[in-house]
Amino acid sequence: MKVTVIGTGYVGLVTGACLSEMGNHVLCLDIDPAKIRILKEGGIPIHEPGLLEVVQRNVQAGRLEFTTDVDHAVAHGTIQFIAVGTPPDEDGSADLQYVVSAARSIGQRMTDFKVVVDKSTVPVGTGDKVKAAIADELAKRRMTLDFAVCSNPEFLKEGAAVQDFMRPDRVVVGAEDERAILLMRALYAPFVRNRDRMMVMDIRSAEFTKYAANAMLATRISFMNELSRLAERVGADIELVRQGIGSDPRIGTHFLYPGVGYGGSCFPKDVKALAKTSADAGLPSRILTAVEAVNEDQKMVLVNKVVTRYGEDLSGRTFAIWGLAFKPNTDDMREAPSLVIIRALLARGARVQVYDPVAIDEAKRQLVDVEEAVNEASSAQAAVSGADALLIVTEWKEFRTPDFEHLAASLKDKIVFDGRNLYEPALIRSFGLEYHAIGRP
Ligand SMILES: NC(=O)c1ccc[n+]([C@@H]2O[C@H](COP(=O)([O-])OP(=O)(O)OC[C@H]3O[C@@H](n4cnc5c(N)ncnc54)[C@H](O)[C@@H]3O)[C@@H](O)[C@H]2O)c1
Ligand SMILES: O=c1ccn([C@@H]2O[C@H](COP(=O)(O)OP(=O)(O)O[C@H]3O[C@H](CO)[C@@H](O)[C@H](O)[C@H]3O)[C@@H](O)[C@H]2O)c(=O)[nH]1
Repeated sequence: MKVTVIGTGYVGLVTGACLSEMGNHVLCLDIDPAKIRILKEGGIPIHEPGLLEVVQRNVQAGRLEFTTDVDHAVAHGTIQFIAVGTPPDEDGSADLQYVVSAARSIGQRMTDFKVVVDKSTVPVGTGDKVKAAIADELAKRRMTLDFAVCSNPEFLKEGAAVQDFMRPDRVVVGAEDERAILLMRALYAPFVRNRDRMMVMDIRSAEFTKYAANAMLATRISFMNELSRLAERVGADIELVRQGIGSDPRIGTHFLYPGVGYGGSCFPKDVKALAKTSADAGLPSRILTAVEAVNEDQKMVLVNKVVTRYGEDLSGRTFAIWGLAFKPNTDDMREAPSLVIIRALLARGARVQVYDPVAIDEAKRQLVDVEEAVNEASSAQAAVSGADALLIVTEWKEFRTPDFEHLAASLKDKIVFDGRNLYEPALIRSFGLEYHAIGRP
């Protein structure tokens, strides 16, 4: 089938690449010429495992193309995906300007039947706004053309995006038009073979499902983070508690890891947006307000431990930081807790030596105003050299089994503050290191 994807970020590029892998002819559009230039030159503008190979294979096969030409993009696909950003507005609601503008571009140019599929995360009722925007543009052109609007929220995780798209737990499609449903079924059939995991529902329920999923996951994380503080207070080990509850299939093991707070481009903004929707509906959510508040506090948990150990004044001290991205296997720094941690240490007079396998360039861009206190290290080992103590912020695999002897020899105070509970306390302490983890004795 001919498919256009509007917006070539994390979601749009993965969607376009994976759809082309199944034989579709996909044209990806972006308004950012720098992104399209990188893609046309054979690269990809983000770090996402496995994505470059899929992109290159399908570009070579002539099934995947990139453009900044809106006319070309709208003319191309019968199915038009909208995968543009929906960043938070000042009041927490999702800013729909990019979605509506993409919808208008389609309405301004279409000459035949289109299925317009919203893949961006959008509040309930956005489908109606997309419909109205297209109808309005057609009316301005004095044209009556048939079109359908669908909601198809995306559930991929960064760092595992290709795998998540190729083998989805479910594909949610909000649609009312029979022809659109048939086309969406055909498009997704290769991804849900053997067990049909496509769920067709009304558009509002599909839009709502996306926020409900992210809010549920964020709630689990904040709940565990809150419990981890209580565990410390009462002398329990949250890691044993996590295993103890996760083994109950009604609870399950996923997303129970305490840490330095959730970050990324989705949970923070989506929890805020759902809270705003709730408040606007006259049903303010006490749970979501608490989820957010606990998360804000949690970003300071490592800094609080540092302050308890060293005092408020950290001048003259240097801390090594392992991991900057909001999670492993990505260079995405959006809402990364590392930024809060680094700024809080610097505000108390410290310097930092930071290492991340892929996110360093993006991190430097975000820390440009404090760059003189931020030293970039070329390896995990180099970061700890000459530092007083180490803070572990992101659980990259290469941090999981470090050379503890080297760590003990490199850190002046031999102290590790672990924001991801990577090590067995007894083991790391046996190397003479002082160890502070989250919710662990
Ligand atoms: N990143 C994720 O893991 C993820 C997962 C699921 C859902 N989502 C949702 O998907 C949406 C996109 O997220 P993302 O992380 O891919 O965003 P992104 O910022 O990485 O990419 C969005 C892209 O859209 C482009 N764009 C904006 N307006 C455009 C227009 N009119 N025409 C063409 N291109 C345009 C931008 O230049 C940008 O490249 C958001 O609503 C997000 O909440 C994201
Ligand atoms: O047990 C856990 C699991 C995650 N996190 C943190 O939660 C954040 C989000 O992690 P993750 O969900 O793995 O990454 P995202 O790429 O943000 O993916 C989420 O957000 C996407 C955008 O909406 C959705 O599509 C995905 O389903 C949803 O998992 C990160 O800061 C993690 O460190 C924890 O602290 N503890």
